[in-house]
Amino acid sequence: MSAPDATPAAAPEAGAPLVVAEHLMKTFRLGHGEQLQALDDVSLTIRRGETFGLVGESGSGKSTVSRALLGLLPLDSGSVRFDGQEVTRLGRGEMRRLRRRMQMVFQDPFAALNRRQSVAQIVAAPLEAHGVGDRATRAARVAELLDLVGLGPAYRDRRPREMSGGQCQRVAIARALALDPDFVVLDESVSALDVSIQAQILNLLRDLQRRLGLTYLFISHDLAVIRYMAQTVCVMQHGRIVEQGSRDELFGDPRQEYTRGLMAAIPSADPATERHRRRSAALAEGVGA
Ligand SMILES: Nc1ncnc2c1ncn2[C@@H]1O[C@H](COP(=O)(O)OP(=O)(O)OP(=O)(O)O)[C@@H](O)[C@H]1O
Repeated sequence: MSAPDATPAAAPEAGAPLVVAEHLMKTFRLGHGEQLQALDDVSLTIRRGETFGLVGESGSGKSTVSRALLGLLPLDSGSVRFDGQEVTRLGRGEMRRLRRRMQMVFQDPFAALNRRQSVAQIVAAPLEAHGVGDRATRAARVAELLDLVGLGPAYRDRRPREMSGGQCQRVAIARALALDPDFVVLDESVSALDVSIQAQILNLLRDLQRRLGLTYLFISHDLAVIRYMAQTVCVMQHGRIVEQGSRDELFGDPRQEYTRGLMAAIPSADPATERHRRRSAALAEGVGA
């Protein structure tokens, strides 16, 4: 893979561990007595303030890892600690309190937003669900959040169908930030967007991380994007971690054949060469924007 032209995110000062997963095992039963080992001894540490990139081909277990870290998936065995708390043993009330601190942004912003609701209703929904503030406080918070993601007050009353994919993804990000989380899982969050819009959203995410001290788990099959965003990178294959390390180690000297294959595959996959070149140019253009 050729290096993106854009400047990768600077490594933040190594923070304390925020999410620590140890020896995660998960089997799905597929029927007819068949089983799928979706997670096979997965261990990782995500440090406060960093972007932890998770890459791997489709079906390698990336989303399963994220669901496990968020306490959304019963595991066969293993431990997940979030800020020192064992997630796998929390009761409903404790889990609910912890969930405020962990949020997700998905791939398809149209599918993730309720089409019948206005932007203000969508962004206020987590505040209402957790009983935060009164109507006026929530309205003020919504205004603040829209401003944070670069959408002015004019967007308050719009519906998802009246907005572009990039604008919808900004709304999804505002909603994810409503409860002031520490940890945000970005699962292919820019994959559905045009290349130039991807760059804008990636730069917004980097800016928000700096301003709010967020920690990201950034899942993508796109290594150019991972290289731009992540300081630590973890490569998965068939439910196992095959390689993990700092971005510079991993991109500078990938140890595993599989990782080298993933890197080689990006520029050569038609029409990825052109997309990749355009993305790199767009990222470069977007830096500092
Ligand atoms: N609820 C489930 N029941 C059965 N199998 C599942 C379930 N969830 C995931 N799997 C399987 O587990 C494996 C890992 O899936 P996962 O979604 O974590 O992969 P992924 O790396 O995120 O893939 P993609 O990039 O396509 O989203 C896949 O083979 C998938 O089909």
